[in-house]
Amino acid sequence: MYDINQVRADFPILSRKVYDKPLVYLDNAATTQKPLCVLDAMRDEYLNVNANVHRGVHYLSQQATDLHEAARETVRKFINAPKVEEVIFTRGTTESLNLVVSSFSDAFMSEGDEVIISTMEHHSNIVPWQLQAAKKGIAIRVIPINDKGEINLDEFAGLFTERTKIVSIAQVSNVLGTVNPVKEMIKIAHEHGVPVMVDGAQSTPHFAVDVQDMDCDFFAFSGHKIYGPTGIGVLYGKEEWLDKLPPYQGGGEMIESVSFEKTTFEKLPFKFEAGTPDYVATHGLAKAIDYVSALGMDNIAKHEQELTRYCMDQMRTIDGIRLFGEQEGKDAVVSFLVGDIHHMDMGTLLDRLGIAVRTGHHCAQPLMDRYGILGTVRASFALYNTKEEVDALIAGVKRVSQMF
Ligand SMILES: Cc1ncc(COP(=O)(O)O)c(CN[C@@H]2CONC2=O)c1O
Repeated sequence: MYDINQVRADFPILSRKVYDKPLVYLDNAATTQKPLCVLDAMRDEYLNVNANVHRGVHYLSQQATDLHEAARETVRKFINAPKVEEVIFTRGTTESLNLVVSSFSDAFMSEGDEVIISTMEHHSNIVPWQLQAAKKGIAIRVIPINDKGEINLDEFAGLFTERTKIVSIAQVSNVLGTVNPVKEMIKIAHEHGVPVMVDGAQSTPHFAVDVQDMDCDFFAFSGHKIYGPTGIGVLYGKEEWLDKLPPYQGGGEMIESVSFEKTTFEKLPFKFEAGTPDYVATHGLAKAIDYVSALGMDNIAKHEQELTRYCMDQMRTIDGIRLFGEQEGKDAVVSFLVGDIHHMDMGTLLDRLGIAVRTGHHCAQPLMDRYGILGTVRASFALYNTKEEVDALIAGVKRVSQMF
């Protein structure tokens, strides 16, 4: 286990006050805070190495390119991808998902073809499919979930038809904390000859991800959710699939040669990386990955699981509590309501106590519909949160509840 006090010292923002009260930051599913090593590395690159990457012949460009491509290798190793060419930098999970939805449906889907997603998906894994449905007439089939927020594998298997072309599924729900059995789901899909895209936005920060063990065909995550900078994300794709997909965006970097008669495209990963990449953010992401890897993903997972379990147990002592997502062993997210207190009221009053949570539909409105609610209050944990912060949350919720 790691020294929580030493870890918290790596994140100066955690010692600031809000409304003259100690900040209790529990909105990590939205974005995590950044350790000094990430911020220092990015500042140092702008100060001492800054140059555009890949085609410069001068020293700085080569140095910046070396950092950028070293970051790609760091990501490859972190998710255990077979080849560095299968690691594509994007702006985040949303762009990664949109890239596959757009290019895959262009190449392999026509009217009446089907995609399977789940009720618990984030809008970034719903709306892109709806845009394709409107454009190409594809059909979206939805895996139901039970009251505890879990997928039934038999119900999932029953959704496949001869028109099913792809499955796209969150590994972890950003509202429920449910950890989906993606490895088993992928096995079922592959028995139908159907590829699977996994939305790893809420799994990558919390436990070790192995894309080869999972055998997913595509995997997406965001840098800002794993203690890295905003504006950078990753799409992993099996080379066999990425080679078959048309480019997502056109421009510089992604071409081999351009003429008005004919244009040819770069090899992987550059075919999918149009324009100047955020080469400083990729460096920052690599430093964030180095940071969590040094702490140990298993240690982080154990710490967050203990916090989540403790929080759920304490929440159950609150009169009128309604918890959303009660899977045994769920991950790092606690969504709740208390009686008929509006989620915005609860969140606003907790904020005045220094406690930062998120309220609303969390970009998962179909999931809210499934539970017959408009929104929840969501606390989400990270490697630097403490049991004392959970106690502050529980005391805050009880104090606010007594105001109504
Ligand atoms: C499961 C899941 N998928 C995709 C995304 C999109 O990620 P980017 O915004 O980085 O592209 C999010 C963001 N999570 C939202 C963001 O704020 N609060 C949340 O729960 C998410 O939780």
